[in-house]
Amino acid sequence: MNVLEVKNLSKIYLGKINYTGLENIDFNLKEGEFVGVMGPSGSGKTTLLNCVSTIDEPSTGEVLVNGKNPYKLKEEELSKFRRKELGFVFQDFNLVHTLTVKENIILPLVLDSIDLKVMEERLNKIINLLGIEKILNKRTFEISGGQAQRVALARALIHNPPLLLADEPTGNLDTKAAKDVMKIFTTINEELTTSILMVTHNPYIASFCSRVIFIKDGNLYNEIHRGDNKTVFYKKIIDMLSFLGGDVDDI
Ligand SMILES: Nc1ncnc2c1ncn2[C@@H]1O[C@H](COP(=O)(O)OP(=O)(O)OP(=O)(O)O)[C@@H](O)[C@H]1O
Repeated sequence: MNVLEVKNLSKIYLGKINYTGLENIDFNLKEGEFVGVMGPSGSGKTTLLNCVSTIDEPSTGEVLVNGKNPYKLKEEELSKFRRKELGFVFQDFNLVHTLTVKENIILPLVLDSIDLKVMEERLNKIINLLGIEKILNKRTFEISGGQAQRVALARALIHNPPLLLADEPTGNLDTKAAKDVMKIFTTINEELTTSILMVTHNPYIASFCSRVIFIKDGNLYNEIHRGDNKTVFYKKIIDMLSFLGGDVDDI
């Protein structure tokens, strides 16, 4: 079953001169898949994620999450849809600094007036899975970047959404913390069967995915499947990025 269907999606930014950010993008994400989105800087990766995450409306085409088109929902239904169907994590964690770690994680449940007992059950499940039991009462400035991203993940997953969207989730982390966070992504993908769509510049990070799609100049260019060998997959990703071009820094 497809958790996400992107059909013939285009995004045109209107201005003095209109700019086509994405053109006729078509792809599906099956339940349980972990898909990376890569491409040179300015190719349209964040635009695609924004269209899927309902941050930015497509100019034409459709986005279906579990068969539902969020852009056809009314304001109130859309807020509920975002909370129930989608989880988001970003490069800069987006935690609320006046709240503790625990308060940050349960925030989406508080907004939905969920029963306290259910809240505790869900909290315990997710903190155990992510290994953040010991930092629950800390403030956000008292934890490391890797821990902050785990907290952001816990908050994104507390509703158990079928689809997690991640924009450069390891962009602000050192190599060790980035690797640990990617192992957690793999655990989430396997144990909660959460499907994941993740934008990254980093071929090593992308090698944790089951499939990587490549965008060039707003068009879907190619895709590579991981198969059994992660090292071969990693090399194929690097080859594809070299072929697509862009600055060395992008790769
Ligand atoms: N709000 C906007 N108005 C006009 N043009 C935009 C807007 N947002 C993005 N663009 C343009 O659309 C193109 C794609 O941008 P996008 O941010 O999706 O690229 P990206 O692949 O995520 O880049 P990067 O890897 O550098 O983050 C870029 O040329 C960008 O300048």
